[in-house]
Amino acid sequence: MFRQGNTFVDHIMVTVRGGKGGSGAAALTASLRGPSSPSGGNGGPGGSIYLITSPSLTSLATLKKRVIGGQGSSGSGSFKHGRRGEDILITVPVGTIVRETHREGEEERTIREENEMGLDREERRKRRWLRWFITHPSAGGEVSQEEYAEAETLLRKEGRWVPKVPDLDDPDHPPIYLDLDKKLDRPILLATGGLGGLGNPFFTSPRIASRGILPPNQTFEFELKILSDVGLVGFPNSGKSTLLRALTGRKAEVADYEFTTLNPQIGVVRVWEDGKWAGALDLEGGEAVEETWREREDDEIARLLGEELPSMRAKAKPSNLAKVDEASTEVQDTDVSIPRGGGKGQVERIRFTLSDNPGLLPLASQNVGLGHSFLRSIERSPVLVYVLDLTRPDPSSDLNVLKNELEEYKEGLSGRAGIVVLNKADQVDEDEGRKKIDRLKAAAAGEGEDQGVEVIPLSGKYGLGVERLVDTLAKKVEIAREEKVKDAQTQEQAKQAKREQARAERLAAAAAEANRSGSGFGLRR
Ligand SMILES: Nc1nc2c(ncn2[C@@H]2O[C@H](COP(=O)(O)OP(=O)(O)OP(=O)(O)O)[C@@H](O)[C@H]2O)c(=O)[nH]1
Ligand SMILES: [Mg+2]
Repeated sequence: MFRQGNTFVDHIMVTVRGGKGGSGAAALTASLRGPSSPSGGNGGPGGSIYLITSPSLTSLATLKKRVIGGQGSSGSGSFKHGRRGEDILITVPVGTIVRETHREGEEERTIREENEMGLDREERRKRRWLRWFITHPSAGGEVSQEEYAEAETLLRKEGRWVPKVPDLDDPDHPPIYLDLDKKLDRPILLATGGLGGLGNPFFTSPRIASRGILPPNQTFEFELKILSDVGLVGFPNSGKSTLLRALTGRKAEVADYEFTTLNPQIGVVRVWEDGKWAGALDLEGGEAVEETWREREDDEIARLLGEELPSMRAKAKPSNLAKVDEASTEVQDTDVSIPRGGGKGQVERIRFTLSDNPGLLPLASQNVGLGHSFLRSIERSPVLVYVLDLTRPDPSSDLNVLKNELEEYKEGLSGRAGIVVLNKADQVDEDEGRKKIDRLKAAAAGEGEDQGVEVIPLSGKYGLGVERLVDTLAKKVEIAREEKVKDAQTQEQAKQAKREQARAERLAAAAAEANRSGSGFGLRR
């Protein structure tokens, strides 16, 4: 379901246009007695463009850059109206934001071009009529200026003379902005198809019918924000993917080089009442989360030899684990084993999603490395976890760099991370580990808003100390969800208050009006 590889797209510009309406017909029905009478049908309207969400999509890769609604078909004789053009449905993942960035009517574009060509008023008028009207093939001779002018007046009266397409800065027609953070129950209209043209019966002159309307071009920016409860933030190679696998069992790409993860990955963590959690990877204590490529290679060789798959076999526990566990007061005894949840009769406490992200580099906020795409995807996770590599010389300065990057990208974002994971604790010896941990704790506890930051040393690879992380995450996610509900309630209350206020004002105004007019009956609800 969650794709790996290069098919992930989280940002794309799409130009959209509703289908053009079909032309009306300028048809005549011959009559034996009198002159022939106009009988042209109207053109069909153009197709519209709709938007729908799909929960199974996780990328914008399927979107086309240009989407045009189907053209309505033309009307024809004997009052036959044209068919409606085909509607187009754009399917996007939940979590997509859609912003209108450009809007231009076809008519405006033509007018602009004509201005550039330096055509005079009269010429432009003639060209416009040719654009707008069709004439009966047997009309014989040119349609007169008067006929055209009259037809134009009629269309204007009907409101069918394409009104000026409003600018994006027109306050009455602000740019479309959609935040699709929930599944849509029904499609949303993004762009309407053009009206069909009118047949000649509508016009005074039987020789004239109007063409269908060509709707404006609209450009939309589509941006996918991955919706996950928890986002992992760290430098490349700090072990984020390893941690995702340990918590969710998801086979995220893990390897000993930087930028292994190019796309955000999401896994589900299910936590039971007794603190155990379910990850499909049933690691025994000290069993390693291995590097994917090697695992695959080994499996491939084993398969060729007809052996048991190495990835299924338990791996040896490294000898220096005991030291680390002592080095950190948080990590329990050496006999730590990854609890496997999901036993029969177990009650699920919480289920949340965790996203692994591409490694962050200094200057990511200026779009260096995988910069912005990464920051965009973490922006929406209410809980963030800094993943630091304890084997690096100074994890506390690494933490500061990470924080600065988040803050540069969006103010206040760095404060969202209430958890600092010190990974690869199995690799450092006791003294070194303790020193780094203490320094980090001091640094993390220092600033006011960072109060309550939890520092958790662990080994994602060997599943040590992970239990405490799961518990902390579960608590933070619970709190974040409660706050979200509260926020929604506050917003709803504010809206309600506003509605009541508006109603009171309306009533007061009506009462004042009634007083003025001296009638007691003017008061209406
Ligand atoms: N010893 C030890 N190695 C670890 C631990 N966690 C991860 N590693 C190793 O560190 C390397 C990088 O791990 P990844 O999980 O791919 O790191 P990442 O942060 O996802 O890296 P990018 O995707 O490149 O940003 C791999 O070789 C892992 O096996 C750990 O707790 N202990
Ligand atoms: Mg990774």
